[in-house]
Amino acid sequence: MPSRCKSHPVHHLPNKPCLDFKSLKELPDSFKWAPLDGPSRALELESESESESESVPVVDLNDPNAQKLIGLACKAWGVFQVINHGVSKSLLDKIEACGKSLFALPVQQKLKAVRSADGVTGYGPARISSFFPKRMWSEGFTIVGSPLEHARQLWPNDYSKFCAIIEEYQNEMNTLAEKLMWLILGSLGISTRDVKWAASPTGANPFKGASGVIQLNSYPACPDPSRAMGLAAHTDSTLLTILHQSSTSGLQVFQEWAGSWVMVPPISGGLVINIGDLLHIISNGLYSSVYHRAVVNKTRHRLSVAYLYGPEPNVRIQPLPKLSDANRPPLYRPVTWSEYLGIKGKHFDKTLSLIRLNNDSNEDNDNNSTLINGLKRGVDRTKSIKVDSNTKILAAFA
Ligand SMILES: O=C(O)CCC(=O)C(=O)O
Ligand SMILES: [Fe+2]
Repeated sequence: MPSRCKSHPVHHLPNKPCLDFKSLKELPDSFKWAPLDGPSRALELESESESESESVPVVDLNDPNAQKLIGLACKAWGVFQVINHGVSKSLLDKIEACGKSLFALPVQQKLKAVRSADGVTGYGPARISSFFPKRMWSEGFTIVGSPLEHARQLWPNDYSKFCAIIEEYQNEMNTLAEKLMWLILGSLGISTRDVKWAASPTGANPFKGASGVIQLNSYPACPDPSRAMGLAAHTDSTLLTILHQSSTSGLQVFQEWAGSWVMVPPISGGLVINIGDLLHIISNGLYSSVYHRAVVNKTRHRLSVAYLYGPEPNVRIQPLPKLSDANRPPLYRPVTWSEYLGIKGKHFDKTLSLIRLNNDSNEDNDNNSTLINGLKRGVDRTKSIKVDSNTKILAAFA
């Protein structure tokens, strides 16, 4: 076991050494989950389709009805894909190539940029993995702000190209995230006037102080995908998440009304948009954050790049007054992003219910979906989630 690995017990629990996935010809017991429910593995043939289930909506941002279509998708799914979003295919290809070259480095090299025990950035297992008894078949790299320090550790002589691409990606994603935020809020009848903390006086930079974290995820080909988990079910602790997935499928979302997992097929040049917990709060539960997970594939490596977008860390997030009234009182108390992440780090799936205001009439109004509310209402999704007995519903920390 490499010595750096031993010194980071939080991310590499006892008897869980850092590893080279390629060297494993069989799935070790520590990676064996209960057989997955739903489409349990990425499709071996990309041409196959899950013809029986409905599919996640795809919205063309050039469509004059885009705002309305986004509203319908948010209400029904909490997730949609976008095309014609303004981010070039060549930039998506470049970030994917960056991710591939990073994860293809020898383990010893990647460990030079390992995430520290109390840190956020760098290389390591899925950020939620320390809360599960079983290990996930994935590795990740988290970037907050400049990646310079870690990039130097990974490629001492050749880090500037990586940094330039990351910077370009951050800028483009931020612009798209702002645009999506106003489209999503617009679909609820909310304008810049209604979100004072986000709108700057000039209107030039809506979502003042908002920023994003880049999460690169790598899912190596796996000897037994039916028993492995790439990334366990969770909701994101964000306003929204923009996900680029490579051409190999693996992302699944939980479809509440059907009580089943649905694969989100990669669209060349398309991006997946997830509603996160903070948008769930400010929409007063009208748009639910979506449970999602990643499954793995027997023959193909999969890569995804998540842009986890959140507000200025100390701004008060609360149900927008326009979306609350006597019939629909505010469902959640005010919370900052920092505070929310702190609670989620301790209480995981219970976070939304912990900040929920105690008001009986709220129960029927909430279009959500925490595991707890689902259990109370007997919503099928929880039954389906529970089938996978090793799965806890956890947050991805942004
Ligand atoms: O790889 C994926 O498809 C999902 C990634 C994800 O959910 C995350 O990074 O939060
Ligand atoms: Fe996620």
